[in-house]
Amino acid sequence: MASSTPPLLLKKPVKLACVQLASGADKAANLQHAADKVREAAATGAKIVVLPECFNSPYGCDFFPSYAETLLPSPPTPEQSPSFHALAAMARDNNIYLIGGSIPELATDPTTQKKTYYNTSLTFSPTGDLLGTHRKIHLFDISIPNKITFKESDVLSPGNALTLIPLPDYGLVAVAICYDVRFPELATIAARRGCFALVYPGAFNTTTGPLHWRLLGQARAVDNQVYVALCSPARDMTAGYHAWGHSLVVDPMAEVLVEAGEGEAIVTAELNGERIEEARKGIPLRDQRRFDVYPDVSAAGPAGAEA
Ligand SMILES: NC(=O)CC(=O)C(=O)O
Repeated sequence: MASSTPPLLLKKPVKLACVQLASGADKAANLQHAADKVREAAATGAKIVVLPECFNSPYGCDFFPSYAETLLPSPPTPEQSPSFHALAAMARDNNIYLIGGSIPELATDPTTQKKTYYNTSLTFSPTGDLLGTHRKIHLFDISIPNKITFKESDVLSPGNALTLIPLPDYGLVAVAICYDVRFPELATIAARRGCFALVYPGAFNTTTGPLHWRLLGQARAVDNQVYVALCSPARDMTAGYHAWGHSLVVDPMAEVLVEAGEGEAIVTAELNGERIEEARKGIPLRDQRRFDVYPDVSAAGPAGAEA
């Protein structure tokens, strides 16, 4: 019987851009600035453009409620979510897939009027249609004495679903947010379900960033033999939270293809499905797993919801 070559996870090469954006307190100005920078990123030939976590607001628990927008039912009105409509227009106007960082989301229970807040990422197609939504699953609750204490769960609720988004021209991409990158199971499940890239809008800080940001990007890439993109806000030392910056793209062999500094920047990298196959052929982890010794975390379970 003739053997057929399986299709590449990434159907054709694509340039991906991370926009390391400087944002401030003025949401309208942040949206306009994001639109300008996304246009700049698209002008480089990038067809997948990524924005950072909380790109339309400062990052912090004090800010989530006042910047939150209503996203459901979808599509929201422009009054409910100016960011939704701004992102859709950025994708459409530039003919790109836009992984729109994240924004604080407000969900109001229609019966009880109880308000719930999420940290939510929206991905749009080149026609401006919403392709997928990810609510940050793992909330950023840490306390490192004399360095940093942060407790997103004081205000936010966690999402409950893994997010795999089909980009019709390219293949499946997994989207998760910042602290989600620290949980290898999530990445492993997404990779075993066939994504070509793990994309994390994020905002590490000057304590954890230097130690863990690049390391985690490389770890998720080498574990799963896929591309990884981490997209941060630019550092602003006048803000309450000092983002690490250093947006980067890692290839399936864990080589850092490109990395920004601290300031505003657009970094781009060419992704190629052949590189994923080469990495997997050279180091055939997929065929060497011992599911007779440990369970396949991707086989079943509640994490299976997809966009
Ligand atoms: N901001 C985050 O969600 C995560 C972070 O800064 C870290 O894990 O460190």
